[in-house]
Amino acid sequence: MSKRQQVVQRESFRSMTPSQFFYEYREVAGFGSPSRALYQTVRELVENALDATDVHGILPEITLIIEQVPTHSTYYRVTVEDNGIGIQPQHVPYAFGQVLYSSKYRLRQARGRFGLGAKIAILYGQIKTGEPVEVYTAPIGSSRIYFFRLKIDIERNKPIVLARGEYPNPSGWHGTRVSVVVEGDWPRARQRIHEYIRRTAIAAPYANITFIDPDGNVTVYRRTIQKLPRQPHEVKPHPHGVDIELLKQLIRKSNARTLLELLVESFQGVGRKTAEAFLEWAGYDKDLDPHKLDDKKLERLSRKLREYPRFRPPSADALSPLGPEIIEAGLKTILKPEFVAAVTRRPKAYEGHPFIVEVGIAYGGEIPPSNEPILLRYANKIPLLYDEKSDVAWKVVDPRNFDWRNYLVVFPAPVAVLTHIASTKVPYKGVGKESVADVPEIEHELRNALREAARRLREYLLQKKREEEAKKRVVTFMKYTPEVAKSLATILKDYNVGEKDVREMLLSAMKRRLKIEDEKFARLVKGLEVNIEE
Ligand SMILES: Nc1ncnc2c1ncn2[C@@H]1O[C@H](COP(=O)(O)OP(=O)(O)OP(=O)(O)O)[C@@H](O)[C@H]1O
Repeated sequence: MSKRQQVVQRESFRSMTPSQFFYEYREVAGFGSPSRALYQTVRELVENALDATDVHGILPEITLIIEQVPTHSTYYRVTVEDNGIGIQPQHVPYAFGQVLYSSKYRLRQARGRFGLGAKIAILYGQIKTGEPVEVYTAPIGSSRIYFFRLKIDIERNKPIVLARGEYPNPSGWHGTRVSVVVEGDWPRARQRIHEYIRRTAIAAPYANITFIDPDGNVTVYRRTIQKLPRQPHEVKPHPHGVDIELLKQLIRKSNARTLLELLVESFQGVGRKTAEAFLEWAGYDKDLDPHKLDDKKLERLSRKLREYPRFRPPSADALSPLGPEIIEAGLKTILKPEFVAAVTRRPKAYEGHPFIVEVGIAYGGEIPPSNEPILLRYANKIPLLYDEKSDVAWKVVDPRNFDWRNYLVVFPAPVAVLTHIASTKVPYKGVGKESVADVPEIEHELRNALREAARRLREYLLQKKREEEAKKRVVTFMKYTPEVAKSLATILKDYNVGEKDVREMLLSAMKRRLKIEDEKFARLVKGLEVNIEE
């Protein structure tokens, strides 16, 4: 053996903090290019602003300003202000300066989930432009407004507070104003960002949203409905969603001395009776001390919990669907269609996670005809713009999979479909939250919701067709009426019947025959040049 071969090959190892990881792989969070990064920054800040308002029962007032930094043509300051619940000052440095720090790691529907978004925008801004984030915030009822200027210590994943301040708050303002400077490409991101805000407004017609862009355009989406989606409430985990780690955490947190107590205390929808029935079914002693279970036993317990078929379905209390009224209002206001219908399905679950699917259809009016449906995808009220074709919602509405002709829609057609998946765990394909995986339960619900909404569209189109036919008949009738009336009046002149009388007789005969009441008749002849009174 040569001396060379004898040398032991040593790999060198090191660990990474979450901020180092996202510094190196920022594209997985949607920060791959300047145009995408600008779009993603807007998204993360606007979604936080909405989470701080509607989730807490506040009608949102959101202002987004994107300005070009005068000294650098590719640097943009993105500022988002909301009238939300604000942030307690002691949490601000971590909320904006420590990757994986969040108030949303709980079983309650929110747009945010990972504890990443704002931080990746700040981190991206800091490494590209060197600028820190600036935050002004006032929690509800606070007599002070708090100010922070900070950066992220990427190696240690810790905030570096550069400045902080406090100001009196005489007007009682509450909310947050966040401002970051990022490298961006406005000309390339322009269309997407405007579209993102427009779609946000569709799903939030209860919000006032003002957007001032770098070209100086001011776009205002005014609130058209005062109703907020129902507020989500935090719930305990469902037994079908457990694994060994979750069981360990629940046991660690609990003072329960028996398995029976643990189940009743830690899981949703499990009372004493259900817990006893489960323990008997799974062959456990109900007095077993859960703290004594080793990994092997926990593996069996978690499996049995997932398999037991008689637990109540997961609670939908944690969910906040939009509801048909809000969906219809949003579609009507922004798309200005001639017809809308929206469906909110009953709650269902996959792997112990509750979800609700909603579908809205808008047709005609100002919607331009296209060869396939215009798809507006939402997950937990977030508009999803990228990766449409790999999303489960596209799979469902795709004319190759859904027979639109059954519903009287023949492409090219002016039809838009809104899909919304509300869940405590949306199965996103990545942390950039752009597309949803095809979980069979979700796909099934989407298809049923689409069918239900499309049936309503079919009824409308049928009715419209009938009216068009009736209108054609009325037009033909009206065309010949004057001439016929004139001839008949000549024949009937000895009976003192004038032309106008004959016209009225003919008209009421036609209405009877075609079964058209006065109101409908007025609608049919509206805009026609014929006038029966002439
Ligand atoms: N405008 C705001 N108003 C109130 N709290 C906010 C606001 N912006 C951020 N926060 C707080 O900061 C935390 C971190 O925000 P961040 O965007 O980093 O992650 P997230 O929203 O929790 O999750 P995700 O990465 O999925 O967006 C939030 O959980 C929230 O508590």
